[in-house]
Amino acid sequence: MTAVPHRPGEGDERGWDPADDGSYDATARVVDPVGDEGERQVEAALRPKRLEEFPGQPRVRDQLALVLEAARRRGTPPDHVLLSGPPGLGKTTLAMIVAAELQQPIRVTSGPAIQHAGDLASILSSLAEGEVLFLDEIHRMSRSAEEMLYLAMEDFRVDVIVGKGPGATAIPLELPPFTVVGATTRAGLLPAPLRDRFGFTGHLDFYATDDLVTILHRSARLLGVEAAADGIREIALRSRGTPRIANRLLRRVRDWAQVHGDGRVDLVAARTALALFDVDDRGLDRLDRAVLEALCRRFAGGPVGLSTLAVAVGEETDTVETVAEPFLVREGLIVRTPRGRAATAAAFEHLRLVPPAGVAGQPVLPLDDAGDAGRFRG
Ligand SMILES: Nc1ncnc2c1ncn2[C@@H]1O[C@H](COP(=O)(O)OP(=O)(O)OP(=O)(O)O)[C@@H](O)[C@H]1O
Repeated sequence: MTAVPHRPGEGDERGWDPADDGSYDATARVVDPVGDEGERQVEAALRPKRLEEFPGQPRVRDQLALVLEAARRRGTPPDHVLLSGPPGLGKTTLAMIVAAELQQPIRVTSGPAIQHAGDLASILSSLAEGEVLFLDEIHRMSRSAEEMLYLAMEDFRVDVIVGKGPGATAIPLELPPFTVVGATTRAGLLPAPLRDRFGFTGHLDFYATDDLVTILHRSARLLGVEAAADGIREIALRSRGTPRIANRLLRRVRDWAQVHGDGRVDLVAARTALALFDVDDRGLDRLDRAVLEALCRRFAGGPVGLSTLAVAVGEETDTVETVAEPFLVREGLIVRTPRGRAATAAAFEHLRLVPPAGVAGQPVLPLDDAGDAGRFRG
């Protein structure tokens, strides 16, 4: 049996490139944790506005509540806040909440938008006292902007350079106290001096199913969709621990229920709609399953080198490594070994196959940070 799942021309909603070249369009996956432009508005409508309505992440939430309340009582801006964690877990939402709790306006920008120190200087010099500056993807700021930011965060001052060459002079400009909320998916890429300027760091983890259930019930209410508990739980189980994916799957199930059902999100609607979108009962999509199928069927569980595996599923090595592998490793379905990727007994079980002898004993290596990807590349 071939593990290559190409079915070109099936339309982008299924995660496949309609351009008919048979390649997998990772950005069009219904289980993509990274949001796209078109989702912004609906996402904004679904964001919790206050800390008390923010389900999940109990540690970060309680710690943040304390930091903000103490600042409120002192009447000073809180320490700068760094939020790290994978995409779609609520970093932007929490940044908005910080501003709302402090009853302060929020200025939103991102690392890639600040390529020159001058870009940052103009933002910083226009901040009002107490204002929150949200810097998304802060690890992608230019080095010169980073250096300006250290000083601004620590001393509330920027040095404006006037003139050029040997005659250039730095004129210090005092800033009113403000709060930076930085967000990053790659905390490890932040230079230590920048990381050290954040008095509070919160790391967001994948959500438990019960928290996703709470989030989904709230989203269904806001979308005006009637939802049964079994339908909501089914969606939560397939959402890969990520609220953004949960909300997206809910919208697809709602679509199905409106077109083919009675408009109600229940178990039948959830199962049928998510089967249509190729999201299985554990949240794996077609690419994920193709990788597992290849590993288990063609290579008897492996280990097999990443590039060989990629050829077997007809994908770029990078797509397999960055799109499919992190979730499969996190789920304990595949492991990285020094000799390549190997399927675990759980992978065989998921595909309803009998594992060959010895598979259950595969060493389970810890999930590497994305920055470590490729260490065991075959
Ligand atoms: N705890 C939560 N409760 C309810 N909804 C949530 C929660 N966390 C995230 N969401 C929802 O998930 C979507 C994505 O959240 P958000 O934009 O805050 O994620 P993010 O971590 O900033 O993602 P990225 O790293 O891609 O910017 C939003 O619609 C938001 O409403």
